[in-house]
Amino acid sequence: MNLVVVSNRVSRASANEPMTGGLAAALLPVVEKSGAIWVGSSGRVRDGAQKEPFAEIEALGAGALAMLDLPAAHYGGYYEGFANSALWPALHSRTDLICTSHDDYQSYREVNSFFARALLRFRKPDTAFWIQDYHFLALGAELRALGVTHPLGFFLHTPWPARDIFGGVPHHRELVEAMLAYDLIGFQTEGDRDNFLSYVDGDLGLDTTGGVVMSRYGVSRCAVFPIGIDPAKFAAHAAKAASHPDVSRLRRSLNGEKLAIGVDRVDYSKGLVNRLDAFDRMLTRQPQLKRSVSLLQIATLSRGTIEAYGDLQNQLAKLVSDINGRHGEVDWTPIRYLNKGFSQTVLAGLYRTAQVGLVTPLHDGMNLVAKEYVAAQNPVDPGVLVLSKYAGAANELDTALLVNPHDVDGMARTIATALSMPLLERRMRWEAMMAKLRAGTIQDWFADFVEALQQAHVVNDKTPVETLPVEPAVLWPVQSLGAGVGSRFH
Ligand SMILES: O=P(O)(O)OC[C@H]1O[C@H](O[C@H]2O[C@H](CO)[C@@H](O)[C@H](O)[C@H]2O)[C@H](O)[C@@H](O)[C@@H]1O
Ligand SMILES: O=c1ccn([C@@H]2O[C@H](COP(=O)(O)OP(=O)(O)O)[C@@H](O)[C@H]2O)c(=O)[nH]1
Repeated sequence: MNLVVVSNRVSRASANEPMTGGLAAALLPVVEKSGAIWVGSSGRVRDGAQKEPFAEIEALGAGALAMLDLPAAHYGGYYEGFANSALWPALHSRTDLICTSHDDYQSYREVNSFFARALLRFRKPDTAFWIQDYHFLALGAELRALGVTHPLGFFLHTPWPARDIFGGVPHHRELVEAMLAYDLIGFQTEGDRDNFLSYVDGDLGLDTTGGVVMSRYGVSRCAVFPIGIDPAKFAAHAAKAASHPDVSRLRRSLNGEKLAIGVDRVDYSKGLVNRLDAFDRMLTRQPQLKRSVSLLQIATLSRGTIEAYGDLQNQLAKLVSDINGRHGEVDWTPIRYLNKGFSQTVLAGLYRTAQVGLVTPLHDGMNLVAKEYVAAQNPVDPGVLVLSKYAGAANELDTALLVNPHDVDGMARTIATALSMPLLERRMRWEAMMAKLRAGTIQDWFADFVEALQQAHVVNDKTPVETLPVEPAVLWPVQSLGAGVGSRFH
């Protein structure tokens, strides 16, 4: 099979450069190895009609990386507008932050259609297209409209919200109808899949028994594929990184003091304000902890041209300065707040230096930082993960200290508990989490999805729409299919 993977953001970063976001970070090593063609945005725009849509096509491992310059007239409306000011807030249950226009929607559809036309050049008889994320909900339908009958898979990296929340997105119905052009629709968690099916059932009136939906496009299967990491790679990076100047300087600067670490894009979904408030509250309620613990918050700037993101950057800078001003001493600063990125090799060393990992999003599709923090720990003296119950990762990492990110007092108490947790309990919790990470790696995620996509399309091919029986679960017993594909597949 010839696999074409499509995502808005692509990466060719080496292990020595920072990654922008979990999608590109996760895909790079597996796409590189698979020999797939990875198609995405170059991050640049072009005016007017393009004769040659790809700015660059270059080798990537055993395959290729193809980057498109997007139409200048539509890029802003597509990326900053509809994708990140309508879909992103709604998918993270923040419909109050939706700020979009009909023009944005038109641009979103134009860019989906532009990608579809560009993808035709990669179509071979045995090609399968695997489309990533909310930027391309309608790309499958655009490909079908161009006559593409190949397997089409889609994976959503973000949460899918409750039915009435998605109903707050302008053109929500058209978008979900378009999604049914995909043979396979993958989600991070069962909750996300169930929310999607509840929309399809309630708003579109389609049968969703067994996670299978029949529409004018044929059959779409909805399933769960929690994205993973390569835990062995992070463990190896962490063991080696101690000698890296950034890591050794951090260690020296701590003078025996404990460290809590947070690593996030500056995004309202990440719960950074509540996290800083919780750290502040802990120092206020338990002043004896001053000088015995500090917080390193790596906060990489993201989507800064969008007002909600710019406002958050300002709010966070002010909050950090306020907390440091109140609790700091001439020779002690409670929060080190850095708006810059680090390579994953250095990050692994920073994770390992910290006795507590703080991952407290209000909503998050998965959150790979949570998994990376665990994988980077020293097995004989592991740190403690404090994890929001609203991160997709909490489904697997259920022996972390789970918190409600809206309960600032509760988080303050939990951070203090993490700091004083006995070694035996830390080891037991960590070993249970490592077992989960080893059982669902990024390589497994990739292989499971591709295998399921092939199976889903076989069923679609063999089953013309008019001959489908009324009960799709009879046609397609999901449990037995799942058993054949692997235990992570549900
Ligand atoms: O490309 P950007 O606009 O700079 O944003 C970065 C990425 O953010 C989101 O990442 C998601 O994917 C991760 C991996 O599955 C997951 O762990 C995390 O919870 C998600 O937020 C977004 O979905 C990507 O498309 C962006 O590239
Ligand atoms: O300085 C940094 C900060 C983050 N990351 C990577 O960015 C990804 C963030 O993914 P996550 O799923 O946690 O969140 P997202 O940003 O995708 O919402 C992780 O793989 C991190 O290792 C990085 O390489 N350097």
